[in-house]
Amino acid sequence: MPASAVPTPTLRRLPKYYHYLQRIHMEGQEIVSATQMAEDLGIHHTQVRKDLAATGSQGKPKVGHRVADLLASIETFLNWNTSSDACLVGAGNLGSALLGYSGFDRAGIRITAAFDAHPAKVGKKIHGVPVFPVEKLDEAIRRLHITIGILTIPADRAQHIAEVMVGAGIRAIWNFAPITLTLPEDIIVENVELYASLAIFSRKLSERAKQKA
Ligand SMILES: NC(=O)c1ccc[n+]([C@@H]2O[C@H](COP(=O)([O-])OP(=O)(O)OC[C@H]3O[C@@H](n4cnc5c(N)ncnc54)[C@H](O)[C@@H]3O)[C@@H](O)[C@H]2O)c1
Repeated sequence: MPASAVPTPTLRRLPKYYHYLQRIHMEGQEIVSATQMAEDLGIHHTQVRKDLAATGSQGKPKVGHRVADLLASIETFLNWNTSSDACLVGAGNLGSALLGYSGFDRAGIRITAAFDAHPAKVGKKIHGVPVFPVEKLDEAIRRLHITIGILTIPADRAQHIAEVMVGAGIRAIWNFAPITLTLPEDIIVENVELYASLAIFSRKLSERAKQKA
């Protein structure tokens, strides 16, 4: 099944399965059933079966899945077994934190260059990644054949920089700026919204407090 035909909630659950499978694999477990996964992860077993089927992984009835095979199926399905170069624009607080996180490599994204408008940032390396002047963005994307862009700049700068990225050949943007980007339909835009998660979290806290009062 192509990833586009798979419901987004399934795509969001797959990394959870992946990390769980990595853990039990490290512990030496070779076979896992959807039932065990469902119990351990607190997700309904029907849902787990559907999600795993979407990756094309075929377990054996009454036996389960080989953990190594499931890991490989999820990696292939999420395109985590290939590596693509990405550039990040906005080497500030959030951008620097992302540059310092080594886990994206495992998800097939290698941030090879960062760009910033501030002279104090340019010419430095942040967690080993060189920071170039943003004026060089277009040329660098073309020269290095970078296809993924990460936006960690203020919202009022994001549309312009996204357009520069797309004009230079970027096909997918991981957007952290709180703005809806208007870009050609064939460009993949994934918006990251920690605030949305925080809103749910805060609301739950306030409901819990009211229940206790
Ligand atoms: N999506 C989320 O969950 C989430 C969470 C935190 C922050 N954010 C957003 O991420 C963005 C960055 O936040 P921050 O706290 O890192 O801010 P910051 O001020 O620390 O960093 C912004 C960086 O962008 C650079 N910059 C500004 N304009 C630029 C341009 N035109 N070209 C290149 N670089 C430019 C600045 O010099 C600075 O280094 C903001 O839009 C913020 O709202 C999103």
